[in-house]
Amino acid sequence: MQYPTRWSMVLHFLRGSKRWFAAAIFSACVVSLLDLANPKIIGFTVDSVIDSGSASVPSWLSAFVKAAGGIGGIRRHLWLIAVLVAGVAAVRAVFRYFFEFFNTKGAEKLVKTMRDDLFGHILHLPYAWHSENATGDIIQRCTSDVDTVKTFLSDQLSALLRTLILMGLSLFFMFRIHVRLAAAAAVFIPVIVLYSLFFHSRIGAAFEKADEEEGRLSTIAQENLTGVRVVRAFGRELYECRRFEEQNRIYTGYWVHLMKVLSMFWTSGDLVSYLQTLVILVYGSYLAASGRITAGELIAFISYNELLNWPIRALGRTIAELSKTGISIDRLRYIMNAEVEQDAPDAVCPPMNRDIVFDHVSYAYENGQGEVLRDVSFRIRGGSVFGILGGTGSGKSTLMHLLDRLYDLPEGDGRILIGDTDISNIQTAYLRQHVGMVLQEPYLFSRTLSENIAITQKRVVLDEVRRAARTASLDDTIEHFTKGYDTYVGERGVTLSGGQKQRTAIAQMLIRQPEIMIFDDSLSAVDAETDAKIREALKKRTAGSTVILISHRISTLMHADSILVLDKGRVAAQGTHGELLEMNPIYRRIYQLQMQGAEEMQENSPEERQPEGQQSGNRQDPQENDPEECQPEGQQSGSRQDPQGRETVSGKARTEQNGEEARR
Ligand SMILES: Nc1ncnc2c1ncn2[C@@H]1O[C@H](COP(=O)(O)OP(=O)(O)OP(=O)(O)O)[C@@H](O)[C@H]1O
Repeated sequence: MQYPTRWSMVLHFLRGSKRWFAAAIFSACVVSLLDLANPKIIGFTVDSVIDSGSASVPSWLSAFVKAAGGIGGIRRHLWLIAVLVAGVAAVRAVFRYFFEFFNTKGAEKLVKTMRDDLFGHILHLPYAWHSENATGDIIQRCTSDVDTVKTFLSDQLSALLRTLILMGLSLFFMFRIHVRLAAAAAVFIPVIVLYSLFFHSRIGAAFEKADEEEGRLSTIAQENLTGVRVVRAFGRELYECRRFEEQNRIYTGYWVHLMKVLSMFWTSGDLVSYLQTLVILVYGSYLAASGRITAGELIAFISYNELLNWPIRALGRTIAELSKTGISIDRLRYIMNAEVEQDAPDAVCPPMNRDIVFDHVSYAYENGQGEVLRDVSFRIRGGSVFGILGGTGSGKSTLMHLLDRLYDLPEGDGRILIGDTDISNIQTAYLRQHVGMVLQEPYLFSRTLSENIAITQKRVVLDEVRRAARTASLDDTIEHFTKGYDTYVGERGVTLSGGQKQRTAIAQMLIRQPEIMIFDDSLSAVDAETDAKIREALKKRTAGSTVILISHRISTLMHADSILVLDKGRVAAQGTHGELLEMNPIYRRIYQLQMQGAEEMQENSPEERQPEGQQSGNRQDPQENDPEECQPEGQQSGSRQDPQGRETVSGKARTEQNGEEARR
């Protein structure tokens, strides 16, 4: 839904709170009418005491005066007037209470609707939108700007109506008392409105800058709080403090500027208002002294002028607040007008255990430095284990983000198919439900371990959680925690190590057993032994699923059915480990470097100094350590089913066979 104007969005937000605000406005009107009654009562009383002949009884008071025995009765029993004034004040207090009650109800309902709408909308915005917008700024819009809009609608809107009523009726009574005196008072109204309008745009511009800078300040605070580990680890406290102080200085500067503009606005308002009171006092006293109005009328007139004065000032305030609110509404409209992810009307839910095809895919991030993927084409067999190897920044994760539709492939830049279906025609929720991704830096919520593992489930079933944790080699670790699966992991999983977080994320994915599982360098933080153990356990749990492994380690990928080598966004080669060793110099070189590195590490380890035959991790070739290596194909435990349900050789076995060929 799009909001072409500010009002269209405000009306949408007001949907649940309109009746509360209507009741509040009604109460405010009653209060205003009662405010206008007292000057009349006091004016009449003064005149009847000083000179009963000049006292004119207001029509709505005539019944009361008659019951009190006429003007003479009022003069003898002045306490009756006191009772009347107290009565009016009591009714006013009741309606004032109603006003506060209804207004607060409306305001709280409004703010709840706004926050719910914003949060729901933000969660449905594309991932690309989130990468382009700073989290701190979004939070600032959802808190500070929401508050500005709420304050305006709850305080200023009812005040505006009250103002108009008070102004209209005050002027009406004032003109009835003395036309010229009333005209002298009214002449100041356009002056105040004009200078308010003059300040309107200036206040708006100053507030916009201050608000933007507040957003930047929030972003710095939010980044530093979430990245506190990095800040500490790199001793960046002082640098970050300076950065915050600098931004705080800029923000304070803009805020001080805004306050200056507002002070000028208020001071000039005060000046005009005092000037008007002075004119009324001088001219009114002259009229009273010359007998053209009575003393009671002068008192009533001055009281009405007070009532008029306040709303005029309030009108100026409302105009000033309007400028700020307009900016805040625009900032919220920026969020609410951003397009949420939407499926094509004919989007489908096809079987997902089919071949995945990248067909001439090219991609450049909107805010990036040119093409990240260039004409990439390859096929991942459904139900197979597929490895992707490539240097940092070669586009491996981008491929997976495109497959999960975190970023959409623009038209004409190739296609990604699952089976025969272009993923742009697959329902997004369905696609993501069936594509599980474990990231290198997984995000955990500040909940318990079991809740994190079962995050995609409606309720936590501990047996399933334990099974997934066992496969991810996490159960032993968890058993050592005092609270076991009920251990609270802190914000972003801060109480866990990198490897523990990665394994929690693996368990998180295993529990829902998606048909396509992506491990994006997700074992980088665990040691080689645990890596091998997890991969072994995963083989059983991932059978039937298409598994995509992304890694810099060839030892992680070498058992895959097929490996893609990506180089600077282009496909450099594809094949099994054996084929690549034989045919691809880049792959061979990486393999040799990694093997050499592993051997050097072993030489430097204390174990290495033992006699050869006693070495526990004696490595000649990674494949030679595997007991499955020499088994005939049909007996290999890692056998899996292809999408059509046929038993196939496990990726690992096939790769090892190819590795064997390569060695030959
Ligand atoms: N959201 C983004 N906006 C702009 N550019 C991006 C974004 N994400 C990644 N890039 C750029 O795209 C390129 C490929 O990034 P990608 O994360 O796909 O590489 P990778 O092969 O997975 O790297 P690594 O192995 O280091 O994780 C990099 O140059 C990176 O700077």
